Amino acid sequence: MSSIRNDHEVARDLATEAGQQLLRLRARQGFDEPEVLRTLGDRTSHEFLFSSLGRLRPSDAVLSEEGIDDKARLGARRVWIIDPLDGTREFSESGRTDWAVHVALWENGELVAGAVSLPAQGSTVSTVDPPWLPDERPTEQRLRITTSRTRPPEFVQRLATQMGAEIVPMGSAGAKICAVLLGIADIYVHAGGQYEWDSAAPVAVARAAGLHTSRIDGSELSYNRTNPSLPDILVCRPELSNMLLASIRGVAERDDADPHAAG
Ligand SMILES: Nc1ncnc2c1ncn2[C@@H]1O[C@H](COP(=O)(O)O)[C@@H](OP(=O)(O)O)[C@H]1O
Ligand SMILES: [Mg+2]
Repeated sequence: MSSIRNDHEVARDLATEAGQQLLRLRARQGFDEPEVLRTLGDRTSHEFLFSSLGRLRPSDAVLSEEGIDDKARLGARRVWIIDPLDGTREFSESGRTDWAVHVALWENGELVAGAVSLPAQGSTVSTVDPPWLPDERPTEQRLRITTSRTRPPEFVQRLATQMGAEIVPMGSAGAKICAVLLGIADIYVHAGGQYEWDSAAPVAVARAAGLHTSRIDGSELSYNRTNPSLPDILVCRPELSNMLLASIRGVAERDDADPHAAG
């Protein structure tokens, strides 16, 4: 294999290789001690990605969920934003395939490359060749909203009821955004807490594929900020974005007017 790889290929290859290491770790370790498996998974993948980026892209900064946040990144031109194991909880549960490895590159204010590997599903999506969005979705089909299986935003059930939509609970932000990319769901919505590494890589691929990506108030998702908190997100097929942003505003306003409306 050629050692000269562009940034898209580096993201794809590192996310894929880290995923292979995580699959081997899972097979070796088993599921009897989930907490040990989670800790080993986070650490193994972080160390592989951090050392590989140091070797392949020595001048670049790295922001990792599992690393020390070196604020030198704020003055850097290029920052790799990585989540070595997204969906850590699901990784430690036998039979689950909704966990991922995220590798993104931010350069001069923009996400410019990204890859999400879904090792237990045998696939990697990346900006090397972003997936083609499935054709216009059949209008008779119910909308499918994917959201956290363990921490869904409190308004999602009301949003789904209002739109006659089905909820598809799933672990990992990366796995959920891939579900939208691959036509398994139409919408991913989250609120209540998240960080830049949870969304940078899948958002890079989603944007390259033509999906809508924003905060739930419609404002831009921006990365490499002083505080890496990025607590809410909406990813959906582009033709749904205006309707969804209005609907989310509607259910949120009802919350403000009636604090007992939640749940
Ligand atoms: N309320 C919250 N506060 C902080 N992080 C949250 C969160 N809800 C979800 N996340 C993070 O977002 C990722 C996807 O969550 P979920 O599977 O619930 O959809 C997880 O990343 P990690 O698995 O990398 O920790 C999780 O930690
Ligand atoms: Mg994560």
